[in-house]
Amino acid sequence: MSSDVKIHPAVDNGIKPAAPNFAGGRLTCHCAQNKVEVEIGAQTAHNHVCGCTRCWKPAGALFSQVAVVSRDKVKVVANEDKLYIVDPSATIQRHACKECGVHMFGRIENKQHPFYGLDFIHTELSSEEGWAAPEFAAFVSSIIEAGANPNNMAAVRARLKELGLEPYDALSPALMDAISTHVAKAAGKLAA
Ligand SMILES: N[C@@H](CCC(=O)N[C@@H](CS)C(=O)NCC(=O)O)C(=O)O
Ligand SMILES: [Zn+2]
Ligand SMILES: [Zn+2]
Repeated sequence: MSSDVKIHPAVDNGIKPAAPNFAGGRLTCHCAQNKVEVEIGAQTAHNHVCGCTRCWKPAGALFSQVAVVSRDKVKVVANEDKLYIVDPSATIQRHACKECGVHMFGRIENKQHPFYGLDFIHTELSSEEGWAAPEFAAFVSSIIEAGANPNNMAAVRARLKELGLEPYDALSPALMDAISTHVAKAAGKLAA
């Protein structure tokens, strides 16, 4: 099951299943001391691997692993003063540790955005097991923008499929449809 193509440590040796009734856990940054800690009070949804250049990736990984959870279930419980917003002009404001660089959560402040109310988190920052498993691969072509070899893309997509992570170059069709439905309703093209 292992392969030369390293996608992300959470999937490279087989994907762990979610635990029934799993209700969250604590994310910690990579600092040796004074770690930023974020308490997540629910299971996540839409977990996936993302190849874009903006999502935080562990060292050596081609992809990030990222899931969403309601923003009211995300609470910084230690060393909040070490957090800064990586790019305040981005749709997703990624709150990262100034010292180790790990992104602790991403938040959308635009209330009109289809995903407003959901925060983006990397559940491998938690030692608990039972988080929702990744379901698909998003922004696959974008790994080239971070320096991946364009000639290796067939092998990367084959490995993703072998892991059961269908590769897409944007989000999954279900999420792309949800975004367009939201936009169509806002524009009056569909009944709200
Ligand atoms: N090709 C671009 C894609 C960036 C992108 O659109 N990322 C998606 C998936 S995370 C997104 O929704 N970004 C919004 C944001 O970063 O604020 C890159 O790799 O930088
Ligand atoms: Zn840190
Ligand atoms: Zn991304």
